[in-house]
Amino acid sequence: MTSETAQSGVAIEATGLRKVYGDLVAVDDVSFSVGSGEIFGILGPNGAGKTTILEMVEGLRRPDAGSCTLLGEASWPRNQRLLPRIGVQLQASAFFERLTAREQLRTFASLYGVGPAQADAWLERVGLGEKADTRTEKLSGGQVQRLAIACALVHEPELVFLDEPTAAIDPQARRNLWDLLRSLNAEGRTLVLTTHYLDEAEALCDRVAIMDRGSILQLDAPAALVRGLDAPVRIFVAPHQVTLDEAAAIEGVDEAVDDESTIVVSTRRPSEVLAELAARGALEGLQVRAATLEDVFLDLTGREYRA
Ligand SMILES: Nc1ncnc2c1ncn2[C@@H]1O[C@H](COP(=O)(O)OP(=O)(O)OP(=O)(O)O)[C@@H](O)[C@H]1O
Repeated sequence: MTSETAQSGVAIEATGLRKVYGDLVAVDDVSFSVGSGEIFGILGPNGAGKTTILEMVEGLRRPDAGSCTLLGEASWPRNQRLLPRIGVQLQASAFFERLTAREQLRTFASLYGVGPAQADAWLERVGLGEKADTRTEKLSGGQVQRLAIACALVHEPELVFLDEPTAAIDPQARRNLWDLLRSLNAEGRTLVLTTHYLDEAEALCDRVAIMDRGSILQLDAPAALVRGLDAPVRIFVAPHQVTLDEAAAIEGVDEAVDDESTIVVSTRRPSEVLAELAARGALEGLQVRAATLEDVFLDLTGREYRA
């Protein structure tokens, strides 16, 4: 990390970003800042404007209004001084054709003046050592994403942008990638990622901007967003464990409803209610569901979240 970044503590400062395509306002007056060392998520459904924001912030797309600084420097017009300090995950389509994973990464490394030994070390780091001689078109979705991440990291940037790094890969590969991203962050790198997965934002991001239709609706730590809802915990009691009237009468229950004989109890005092249900021997098959970012999105937009 440079002393300048460490001192300022601010990796990104985006102010009033706007992008219009014809009649469509793809990004509308978006402002946010990202602290050094954060994992910052931009979350929203398809078409919300996530990629457009990321490209303006990276200095790849010219904003119609607003501005952005990265590591204290303006990102537009394209700023050569920033290039060694930032990493941008490439889409698979940006790979060179017919190269093996090792050749691919060494080629990207050479563009930054990075030697083959460091490239090969990154291939190992992202878990692709055994695939070094495999051509990129033969890699699985998760392996392609790992290679794309290695290409973004091979020159050791302090600020890394990832556009939907876990899109279209299986759940186990996603979790492995989360571990990789966490380890990159643990070294002090700032990560900015877009995602349309609510659980990914919740599990990975220190703070998340929830977007819809070109605007940021809320921005905070995932747990703070959920807390801000003040939503009740819902307890699903299996059929025949208690009656609806019994459940409704338990101290601390806000509401009890019968949903096809499962009694759904809403409460803001879950430990007391659970203790009472335990005392009545009603725990078998019981499920507890706290609010999630999905509920936050529903609350903000009035619509169910559809990635
Ligand atoms: N070059 C372009 N010309 C016209 N419209 C565009 C262009 N790029 C993006 N758009 C539109 O702008 C809106 C925002 O697109 P953007 O790709 O930023 O969304 P996103 O949140 O990244 O979506 P996704 O998750 O599908 O990638 C969409 O309605 C999209 O169709």
